Amino acid sequence: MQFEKTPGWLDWYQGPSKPRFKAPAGAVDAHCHVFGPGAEFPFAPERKYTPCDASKRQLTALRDHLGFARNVVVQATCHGADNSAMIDALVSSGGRARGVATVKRSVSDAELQAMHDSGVRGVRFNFVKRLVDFTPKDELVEIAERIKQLGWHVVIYFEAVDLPELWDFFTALPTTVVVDHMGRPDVTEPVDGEEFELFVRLMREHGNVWSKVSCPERLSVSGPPALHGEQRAYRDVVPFARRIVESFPDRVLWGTDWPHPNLKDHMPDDGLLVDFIPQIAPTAELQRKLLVDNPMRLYWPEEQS
Ligand SMILES: O=C(O)/C=C(\CC(=O)C(=O)O)C(=O)O
Repeated sequence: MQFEKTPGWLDWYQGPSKPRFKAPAGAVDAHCHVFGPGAEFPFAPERKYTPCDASKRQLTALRDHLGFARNVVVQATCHGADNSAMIDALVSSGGRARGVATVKRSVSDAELQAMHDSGVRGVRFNFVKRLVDFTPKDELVEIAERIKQLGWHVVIYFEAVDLPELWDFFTALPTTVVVDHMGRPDVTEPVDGEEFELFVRLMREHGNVWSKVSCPERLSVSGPPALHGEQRAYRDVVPFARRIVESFPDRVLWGTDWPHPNLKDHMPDDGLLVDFIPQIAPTAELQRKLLVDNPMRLYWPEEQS
């Protein structure tokens, strides 16, 4: 099938630089996606955007180029609840990729078990209105209870302004809960302002809540962008991510978010995104927890001694 990209779509950055920051051995890119290829894995009819292709082979090449060892592939909304492209990436990875799926209430136990056998370890609940139609909460609760039996976790994606309304639902989830991109704070607000304090409180009061300190390129207002060799990119995001890393060093994850769906302004050089890491995790110990210990505990617990 032939697909036409959403008008204004930015393709992922070709020829990323080699990062100056050397990731610790065994580092995990814990948030990335595959798109299609559309001819092999068609995009879902209910999608809100049509991306360029971004294949498992291209993802693996990026992983190696950046000096990472493993990936966590998160189901992108352009594939709806058809997880085939993501699962294909896991199955071909030789055990070096795990996944986060999108499922509906109609998923059977046998299908969940097959996903588990392929390397899926979580489901994603998306509350970003421009990306998905509303799924009733009772359906999500039912899914959470079922995937809990498999030892999976729930990944949640939402905008900071919606946290007060979603608080009761999130704090009642029975599994580990991983928040995408720090709950998308408005970084023009103070880092100790009311909005971000609520997010910090969510993590402080709920030991099962983790956060990805990813996507500065999505959150930044002032930049400068990770382009043209910039070593201090997205400075306005640094205090937010660094606060979370330093306050909750054992519950943070990092990911490239390649191939960066729906960016409107610029497409970052992924090598320079890796160079962003020491700004938010300034010590070797914090870097090891963020990039190795934490993702390994969540996604490859059987390899923990
Ligand atoms: O890649 C991300 O994490 C963020 C996305 C896209 C997304 O979540 C999806 O399509 O599933 C966004 O803000 O548009």
